[in-house]
Amino acid sequence: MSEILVLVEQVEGEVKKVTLELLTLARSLGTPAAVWAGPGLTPEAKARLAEYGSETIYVASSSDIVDHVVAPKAELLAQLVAAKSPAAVLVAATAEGKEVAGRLAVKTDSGVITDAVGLGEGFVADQSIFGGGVNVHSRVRRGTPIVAVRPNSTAPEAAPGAGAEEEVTVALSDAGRSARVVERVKQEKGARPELTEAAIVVSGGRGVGSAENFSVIEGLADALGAAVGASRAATDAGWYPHQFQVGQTGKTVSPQLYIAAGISGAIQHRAGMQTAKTIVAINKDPEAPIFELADYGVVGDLHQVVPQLTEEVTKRK
Ligand SMILES: Cc1cc2nc3c(=O)[nH]c(=O)nc-3n(C[C@H](O)[C@H](O)[C@H](O)COP(=O)(O)OP(=O)(O)OC[C@H]3O[C@@H](n4cnc5c(N)ncnc54)[C@H](O)[C@@H]3O)c2cc1C
Repeated sequence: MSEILVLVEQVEGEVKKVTLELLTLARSLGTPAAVWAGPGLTPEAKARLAEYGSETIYVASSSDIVDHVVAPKAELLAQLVAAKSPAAVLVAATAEGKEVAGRLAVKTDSGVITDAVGLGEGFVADQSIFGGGVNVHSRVRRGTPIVAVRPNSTAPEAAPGAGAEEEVTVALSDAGRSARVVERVKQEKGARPELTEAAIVVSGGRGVGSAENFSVIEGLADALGAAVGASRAATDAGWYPHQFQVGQTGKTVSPQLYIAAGISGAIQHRAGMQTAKTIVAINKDPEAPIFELADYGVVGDLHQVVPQLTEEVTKRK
């Protein structure tokens, strides 16, 4: 079966969950080959990539790769596409992943699909567009299919591969060196998972009522090991930081479970969450549009419903 290249997302040598998802997806369509572009491949990362089916791990760790942003990854992948003729290239639909995908498409004269939420036979990708109002199935018809897949689109499943390491030397162009990393500052990380990657997201909206009341949302999120999100009404009111806004002008999330508490379900909010696998809405208005989208709904005051839910979840753990 043809090789499918998967660009690895990693933080300080730790492989991110989205990469394991992409490897699982690649395995269903061909032979997964991981592409590691960063400081030396750690034994733990190598083991993890092999555990999830990487037959080959292409490793590019030169300072050219490590010290320059985005462009070298696209050049590395373009070089591998020319040398290995893979059946497809998969990247995570993160801000960086999508930029790499776009640059790679230009370099290889190929088609690119971004924000896919599924990928099937013949590399037909599923996308949810126009604020989630339309589902599209699309296929690249030119060059090597390049697909940026959203985190949480597939459940990662281990199935060991050979994990054979192969060093790759990249002949980086001058343009590829034009933006250099001058400093790396470690982001303060809370105990909660990153919003766009979390398997469960609990979001609060205007119905939460105040910044202090967001502790109710955080309590449920912590009981479930979830990330916290917020509607724009809540972030604009200053109740929760803007970086946690979900929606058209915020983050796009595609978790296994999305719990919307005190959120009406405006189209701009839906745009950021409606590809979630299961949606639960808690709203005191039975006519709230969010119920049209929800798999499960509770009509009630979130200040009563959410603490009870948190208590029940905690009890059962
Ligand atoms: C260009 C543009 C971009 C936008 N981008 C975004 C975006 O990225 N993300 C986003 O979210 N919005 C975005 N919006 C705003 C969007 O249109 C809505 O105004 C916003 O999503 C409303 O947030 P909300 O549901 O929290 O508030 P509301 O619409 O006011 O809904 C509050 C809900 O809470 C319920 N409620 C009230 N009290 C309780 C209670 N005690 N218990 C249970 N339920 C209760 C109410 O019944 C109501 O349904 C954008 C708008 C525009 C024009």
